[in-house]
Amino acid sequence: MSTSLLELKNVSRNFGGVTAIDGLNLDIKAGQLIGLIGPNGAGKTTLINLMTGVLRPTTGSIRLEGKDLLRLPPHRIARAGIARTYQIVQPFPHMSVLDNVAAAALFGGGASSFASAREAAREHLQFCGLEAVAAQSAGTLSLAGRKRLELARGLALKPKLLLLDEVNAGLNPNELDGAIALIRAIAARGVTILLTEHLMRLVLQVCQRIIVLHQGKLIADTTPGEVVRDAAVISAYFGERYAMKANHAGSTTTEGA
Ligand SMILES: Nc1ncnc2c1ncn2[C@@H]1O[C@H](COP(=O)(O)OP(=O)(O)OP(=O)(O)O)[C@@H](O)[C@H]1O
Repeated sequence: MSTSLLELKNVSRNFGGVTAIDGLNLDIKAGQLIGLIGPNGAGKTTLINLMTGVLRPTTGSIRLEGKDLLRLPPHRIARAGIARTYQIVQPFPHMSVLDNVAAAALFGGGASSFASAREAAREHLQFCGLEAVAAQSAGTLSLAGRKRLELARGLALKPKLLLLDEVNAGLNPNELDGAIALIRAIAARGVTILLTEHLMRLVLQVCQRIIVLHQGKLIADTTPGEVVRDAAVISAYFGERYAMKANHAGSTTTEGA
C-alpha cells in the first residue's frame, strides 16, 4: 500500500450560512498527479486554502505525513512541504525573475545564503525554461512566462505537494502543450501535484486520478476514463459545461443571422 501524504478527515468549512466544504474525506498518496474539478462555487479554492492554512476548517482534521497541520500558520505549512500557485499570478514585478525564485528558495527551500538561493533559482529557471529571461524584471514577462515563474517559485520551496490553481488559464494551445510537458516533468521528479483546472482536455490528459467537488462534497474520486462516464459528474459538471457551450454557440448563430 502506498504512503498517505495528505489526509483530510471529515473536513467542513462554513462561511456564515454557506457550507463551502461539507464533510470531506480525502487521502492523497505520495507521487500522485490529481485533478480537482467542479462547477463554479463547488469549493475548490476553499479546499486549497484549507490545505495551505489560509483558512481553518470549521470541523475535521488535516494531516501531512501524519502531522497535524491545523496547529501551523501558513508559512510553516509551506515549509513543511505544501506549496501553491495562485489563480492570479503575483510575482514581485520590479525584482528580476531570478531573484523572485531566489526569494522563494531562501524563504522555504532551505537555502542558507542569497548566493546559494540564486544558484538553486538558476536550476529551477532552467527546468522551467526561463533561463533566457532570468535577468529581466518579472513584470515584463508574458502571461505564459509569469505562469512558468509561478511554477519555478513553487519548486524553489522544495514541496512534497504542489497545489496548482488554474495555472494554465489564458494560455494558447502551443503554450498549453509546453505547460503540460512541464507539469509532467515536475511530477516525474517525485512531486505530488493537485491541479485545479477548468481545462478538461488538460486534466484528462495529465492526471491519473480525478476528484470532483459539487456543493462542497466529493461526488467522484476516480480515473479520467471513468469520470467522463460518471452520471453524477455529467449531471453536476459536464452537463452544465456542455449546456453553456451550446448556449454560446446558439447566441453566436443568432448574432450572425
Ligand atoms: N470568504 C468567503 N466568504 C463567504 N463565502 C465564501 C467565501 N469564500 C467562498 N465562499 C463561498 O463558498 C462556496 C465555494 O467557493 P469557492 O470559491 O471555494 O468555489 P470554487 O469551486 O473555487 O469556485 P470557482 O471555480 O468559481 O473559483 C461558494 O458558495 C462561495 O460563494
